[in-house]
Amino acid sequence: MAETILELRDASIFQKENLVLSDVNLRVEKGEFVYLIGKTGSGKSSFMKTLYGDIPLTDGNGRVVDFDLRTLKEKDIPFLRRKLGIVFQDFKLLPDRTVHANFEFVLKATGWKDISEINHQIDIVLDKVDMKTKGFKFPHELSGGEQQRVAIARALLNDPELILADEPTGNLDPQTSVEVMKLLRDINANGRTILMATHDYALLLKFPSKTLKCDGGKIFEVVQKSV
Ligand SMILES: Nc1ncnc2c1ncn2[C@@H]1O[C@H](COP(=O)(O)OP(=O)(O)OP(=O)(O)O)[C@@H](O)[C@H]1O
Repeated sequence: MAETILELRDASIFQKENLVLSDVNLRVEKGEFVYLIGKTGSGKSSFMKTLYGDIPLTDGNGRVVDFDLRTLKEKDIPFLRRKLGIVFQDFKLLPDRTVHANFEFVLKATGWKDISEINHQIDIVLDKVDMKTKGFKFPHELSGGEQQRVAIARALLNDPELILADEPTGNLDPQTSVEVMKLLRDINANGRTILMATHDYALLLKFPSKTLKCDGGKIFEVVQKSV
């Protein structure tokens, strides 16, 4: 039987006291690649933030990997985030240090101690995104597409069960977007589950997959023809 990675039951998603999405019922199985689409302001980011513990789930039930979102405590959030890889539109690399130092920072913050193991893990993830020779560079010395590949490699550092990508191609040109998308599809083909919020309908058509839509305060699955 398929293993459920993410499940929400009768959940409501809030921004402060404002209800953004209600009656959220969905399940994502291990190995799926799922798009999350919807107009600006429809609640995609709020939904993602609820999944990684940035917005508390106060109404309904939710599980992400092994964590119950409803009973999640502040102290559990770092442990939840270790099981997730999060990729943002604006990369969020620390600008004052090299790619290698960015990764070292993440690994040390998540409990890694042995420096040779740290270096080995950094080599492995940079190799996966074809950036092994660029670890010494500062983020501003890389192109947007390279920065996003690095940010995806960073998301892989702790071998996550689920990758949450919030508009990962939002700042990239169409050709670079396709390259980043191919990389995410490869990572998915290797067994990682991916949930990707996007506005980019061209990518959806080029790489069809299960699609959820936020609209009118609800989330529902759409068949690609009606996207
Ligand atoms: N920090 C905040 N405080 C209060 N309301 C917020 C906050 N962030 C977003 N909202 C509101 O919550 C609703 C959903 O916003 P959200 O950012 O989740 O949408 P989105 O679909 O991700 O949009 P976009 O595609 O523009 O990123 C909007 O009405 C927005 O104004």
